[in-house]
Amino acid sequence: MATTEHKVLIGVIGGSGLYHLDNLTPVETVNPKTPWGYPSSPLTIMQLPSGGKVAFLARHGVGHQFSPSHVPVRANIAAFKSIGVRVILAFSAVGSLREDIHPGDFIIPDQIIDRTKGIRPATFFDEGVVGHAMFGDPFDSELLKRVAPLVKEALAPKEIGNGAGVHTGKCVVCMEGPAFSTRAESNMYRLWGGDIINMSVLPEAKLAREAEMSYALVATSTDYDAWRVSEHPVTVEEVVKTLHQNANASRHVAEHVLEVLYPEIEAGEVGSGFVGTMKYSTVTKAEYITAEAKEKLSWILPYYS
Ligand SMILES: CSC[C@H]1O[C@H](OP(=O)(O)O)[C@H](O)[C@@H]1O
Ligand SMILES: Nc1ncnc2[nH]cnc12
Repeated sequence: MATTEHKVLIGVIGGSGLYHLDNLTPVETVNPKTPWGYPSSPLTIMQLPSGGKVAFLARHGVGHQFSPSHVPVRANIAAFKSIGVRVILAFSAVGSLREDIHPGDFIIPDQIIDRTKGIRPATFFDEGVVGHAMFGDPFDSELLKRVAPLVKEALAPKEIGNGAGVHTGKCVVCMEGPAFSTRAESNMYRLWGGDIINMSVLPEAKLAREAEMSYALVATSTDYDAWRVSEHPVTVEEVVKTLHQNANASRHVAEHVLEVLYPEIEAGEVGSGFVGTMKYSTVTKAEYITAEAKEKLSWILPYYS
């Protein structure tokens, strides 16, 4: 198990273009070796202006060396859980599938359509213990209700938000990648009800649920994907350009949301709604659960230790 003397309640996952939170003060770095390997990057424990501690992790590695299909997501979630993290705030660059979601806008989605291809390890319950997590609402709805107004507040000053819109109640499509979608796929996702698209929210959100953690995605729109007939389809150049313009706003959003949420999480008002839920989602009879499975699961669920 990883150890730190600090009480760390929130984990922040930085996506493409957000490889550090240099507006906060780093106090320690931990790099736990979990039963699923090392996380994508060491966890940097950062101090908020009011004193609370959060842990930051770069999803694709600090040098962006892990493609979305090869991010060690189980290790990332287990590493956070092992140092006491209860709530994950994950940032992501997304394509827009809707005219009114402009590049530069922020989106806090509440639904997911899975278009990954089954090549990513997507569960902690694959060997020794069988469990079926409830996932109808893939994000923590209570957390979303708190995060959305805080994102709006953070972006309200013109010099920070630069007029960026904030959207809620949207559906994110998670595709496999790494190549972007064809125009036909992009149009199909629109017909399905997708509003934004990325390559990262799964299995992250699912594994957080299995680890009984609260998870929300703060997405930044970087492009219009491939569906707009009048425009060329998305390129990585376009994504990176918008991300650079937005990195400052994202750091501000992170700081504001974390500052306000920290005491609420500490008081148990937010972020503890999933604690204990996997007990009722596990179907394996106790006498069939192997010692090895228990040992592994003790990283994410204390009642297996
Ligand atoms: C760099 S374009 C595609 C890449 O960007 C998004 O990354 P993240 O979610 O980590 O911000 C998307 O999911 C893809 O992985
Ligand atoms: N158009 C797009 N498709 C998938 N992931 C993305 N990340 C940013 N833009 C994207």
